Amino acid sequence: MDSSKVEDRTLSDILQFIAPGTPLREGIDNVLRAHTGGLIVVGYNEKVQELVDGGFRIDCMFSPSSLYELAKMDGAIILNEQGNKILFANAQLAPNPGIPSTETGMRHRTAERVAKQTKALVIAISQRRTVITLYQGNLRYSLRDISVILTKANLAIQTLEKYKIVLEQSITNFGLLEFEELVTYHDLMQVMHRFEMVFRIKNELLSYLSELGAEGRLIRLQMQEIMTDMEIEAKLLIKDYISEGEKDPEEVLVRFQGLSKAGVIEDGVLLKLLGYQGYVHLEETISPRGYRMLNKIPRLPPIIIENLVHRFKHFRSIVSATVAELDDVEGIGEVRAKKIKEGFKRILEQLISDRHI
Ligand SMILES: Nc1ncnc2c1ncn2[C@@H]1O[C@H](COP(=O)(O)OP(=O)(O)OP(=O)(O)O)[C@@H](O)[C@H]1O
Repeated sequence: MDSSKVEDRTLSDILQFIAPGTPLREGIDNVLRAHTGGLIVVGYNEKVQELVDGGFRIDCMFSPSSLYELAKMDGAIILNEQGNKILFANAQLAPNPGIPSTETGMRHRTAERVAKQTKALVIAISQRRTVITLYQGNLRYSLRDISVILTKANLAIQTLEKYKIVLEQSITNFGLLEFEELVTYHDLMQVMHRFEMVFRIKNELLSYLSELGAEGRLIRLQMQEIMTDMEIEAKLLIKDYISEGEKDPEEVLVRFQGLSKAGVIEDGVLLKLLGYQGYVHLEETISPRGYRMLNKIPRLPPIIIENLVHRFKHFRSIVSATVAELDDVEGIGEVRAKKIKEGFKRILEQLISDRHI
């Protein structure tokens, strides 16, 4: 972590910094189990220096066992910014008592005040209650039991799988509409909302994963396996429907996933995201460029897909083009032109058999 940007640490950065699998977390967990309690300040900036009174200068490399041993003493342990060195132990901290604190015990009050006053990350390990509380600036976060988060993450994976099925059905029906040239903005919005649901669960999973650290390895793999295809489909959908202009579909996808962190996204916001300004009649039809369907044809190089879209502009024109017209496109000979026609036929047959009524 960049030591010059302490205040910029987000909760997710902090959670990753002390996630299971890190030496710091191993040390904290040891202190928690030993019921000695602990008060740890990460970073020895000028403001922290002003508050430290007494204690021993240690200056040794961080190790989980030394943290555990030093926590047996009263007072606070001070680490460097990176958390890989123990600088002081048995330090008394004297933050401004006028800083408001909602905590009752002295350890936690001190932790909250030091965090507010110095912006350093302060970790309080309770002696009586097995709770680890993090403070930084005005942020306060109690770590949850790993088994509770694992259960929640597993439930989220199951939900993601269910949503993926619903999304796939919706994409199949949408594909048929594309072949029939019947897609309306309303249909496009419906598919985008299904993607939104999937992204929402993904965002929830990501927040669990930053807290789970190494313990979340398998869940991360499962999530990636489920999401990879979906993200490719979403990017191609955006490429198909993004309004004319300079916008980068990749960037739109990132923004789309970011928007899914907040509440429900209105149609108007989604349309704006795709570059449509002003009033859009949702029942009006809209034609895709064809990237998504062309990508389903085996062994069709990206450059050929670009040439096709560039020449015909719309999917419907590519589908209705004759072999001779396709043959005329750069990089396409008669054999490939026939393969493209054959490819569309097969995709359509597949869509009809998978159609969800
Ligand atoms: N200003 C301080 N500087 C350094 N350490 C402190 C300070 N205040 C409290 N502590 C540490 O906290 C310990 C106990 O405090 P207290 O029991 O009041 O805290 P608490 O917030 O109720 O926490 P716990 O849940 O662990 O009991 C002290 O023995 C000391 O090690």
